[in-house]
Amino acid sequence: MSVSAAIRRITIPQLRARKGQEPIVALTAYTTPVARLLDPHVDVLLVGDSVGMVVHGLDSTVGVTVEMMALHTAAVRRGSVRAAIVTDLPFGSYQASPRDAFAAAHRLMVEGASAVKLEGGAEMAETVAFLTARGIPVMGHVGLLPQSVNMLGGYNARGRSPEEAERILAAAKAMVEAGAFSLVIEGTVEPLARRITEEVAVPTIGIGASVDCDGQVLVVDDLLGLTGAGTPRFVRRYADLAGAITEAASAFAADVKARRFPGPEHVFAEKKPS
Ligand SMILES: Nc1nc(=O)c2c([nH]1)NC[C@@H]1CN(c3ccc(C(=O)N[C@@H](CCC(=O)O)C(=O)O)cc3)CN21
Ligand SMILES: CC(C)C(=O)C(=O)O
Ligand SMILES: [Mg+2]
Repeated sequence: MSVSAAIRRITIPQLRARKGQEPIVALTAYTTPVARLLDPHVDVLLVGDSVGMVVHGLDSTVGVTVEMMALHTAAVRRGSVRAAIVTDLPFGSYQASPRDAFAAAHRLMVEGASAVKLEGGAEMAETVAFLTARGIPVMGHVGLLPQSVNMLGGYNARGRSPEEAERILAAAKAMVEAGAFSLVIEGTVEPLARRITEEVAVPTIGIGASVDCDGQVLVVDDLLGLTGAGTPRFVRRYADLAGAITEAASAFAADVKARRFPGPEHVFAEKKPS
């Protein structure tokens, strides 16, 4: 028996075994302090390429680089002891070849990722098989694929036509067949997400998908009320940090202008009393 009761990080096989069990709780995280706060409450910290939009002010995730994902993965790793860390492979790092995908994924694993996530369907199956055969666990991402926004023209829900629903189901099955340990289902009509969840042997994690998925994920800034207009409809807001920040900044500004800050307790006397 081990001497210490050290907290062990959740493993990929443990996540895989959650199919049909207690729902998997996942949130995105991009920084050490937020990862530290979320870690006790979640099974997965997802270092999402949404970081480009949420933190760096990009219009889409298309401009996110491996370098950015590496820095945020390292930051999240430093703030967490328990959750599995899954990092998005960014656009351009995996589509051209399995070898590109391996190099990018390896870099992210070196920085502390437990697994990588990639968007796509049957066309990515070869890459998923290449990575998983070589020691890199892969989470698939099907449905609404934000990295393909330039092909799709927007972020509207997918799987409305029977043809598109069949294509997305086939994408999910191809990823799992190729070795994906879990699937994110994003922005699909609800019955499709339920059907995928029923028909694949690995846990599905929904975002704008279905309550019947094997877990749920949200972008943490959305849940905290930090993203304003344009926040997706599938978000439930659990806090109003935008309001809290606005109040704090305006109170600080008023105190500075009125010379109420700093107070006597915030400044250094010339000599300490003896
Ligand atoms: N803050 C944030 N939250 C996310 O969930 C998220 C990102 N950013 N960035 C990366 C992707 C992009 N995603 C998005 C972005 C926008 C919508 C959205 O606005 N959907 C509209 C419908 C849009 C339409 O019909 O064209 C909605 O009402 O939900 C959905 C998913 C999900 N991901
Ligand atoms: C929303 C999740 C699934 C994601 O891919 C991201 O945050 O980039
Ligand atoms: Mg993503």
